Amino acid sequence: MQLALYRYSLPFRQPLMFKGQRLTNREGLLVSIHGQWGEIAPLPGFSTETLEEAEAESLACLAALSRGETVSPILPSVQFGFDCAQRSWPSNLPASLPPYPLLQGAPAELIEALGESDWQASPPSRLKLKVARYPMEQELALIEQLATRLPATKLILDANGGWTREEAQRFCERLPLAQIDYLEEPCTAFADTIAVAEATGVAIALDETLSRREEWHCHPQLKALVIKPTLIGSLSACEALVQRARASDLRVVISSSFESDLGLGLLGRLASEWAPDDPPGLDTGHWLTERVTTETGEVMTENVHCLSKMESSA
Ligand SMILES: O=C(O)CCC(=O)C1=CC=C[C@@H](O)[C@@H]1C(=O)O
Ligand SMILES: [Mg+2]
Repeated sequence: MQLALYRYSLPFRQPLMFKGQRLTNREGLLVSIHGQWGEIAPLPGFSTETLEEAEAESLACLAALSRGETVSPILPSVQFGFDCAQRSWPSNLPASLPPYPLLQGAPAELIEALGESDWQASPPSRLKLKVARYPMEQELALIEQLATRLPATKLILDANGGWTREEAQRFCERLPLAQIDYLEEPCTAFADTIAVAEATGVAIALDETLSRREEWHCHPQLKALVIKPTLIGSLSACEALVQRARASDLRVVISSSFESDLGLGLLGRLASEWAPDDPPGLDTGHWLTERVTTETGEVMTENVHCLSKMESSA
């Protein structure tokens, strides 16, 4: 039985910013355990581990598996990859719902693109927009355009903790609240996020709070948990969050960390299992110009670089 680790580097369609870091390529690892795949791709700016650290731990884990040992990786991205590659996946999962579209870019360019899109003819039920990146007036003008031109579409906003409590409050006071599905992480501290929700009436979702494993509690304006398995790590930790969400009547949105098409496929399967009724946050693949798998799901070994191949005695 074979164990293998591959590395990929896929160009972004245009450079993307991740918490102040400009990336031109998405780099990550693919692990294969007895023919089953997992993806290990720490996201700069969001993951606490580097790709080099993830690679070193992955190689050590594969060596342990080849000796017939069981492994318990520590780094979240490695936990996710090894868990996926060793999981007993349900065989009859339905396809996940199509992801809601993710808008990213300068407000003026997005307003222009909106005029050219066919969304007015067939509006998406939800649409996500990054905020707290450009001047507030420009972002509010874009939201007003979206709300007016797509009245049947609910908007998901994501501030990535980029505002102070006061800034978030000023922004949220001017939102067309009836059209806002929820706002992800307006402030870094959970207490500030809840204070903004209470002062303005905006509905909230948690994302980074979950991957940083910070304390949080339920609140009437907390609507959803955005679960990013690559950042949270083990599938059992993700499942515990899904259970907590179900018990508290919160929606679950399975979201990507800009993985390759292989990782997005795995996340789609988890989304159909854990959140069958909520469109997932997996509309990130179109930012990549290349794939690691064929349309039928085979890994294209010419698009990845083999780091290690081992035989397992088990
Ligand atoms: O959640 C989604 O709809 C797509 C993924 C996404 O928005 C993100 C992925 C990774 C980092 C950020 O850029 C962003 C987020 O914070 O949610
Ligand atoms: Mg987010």
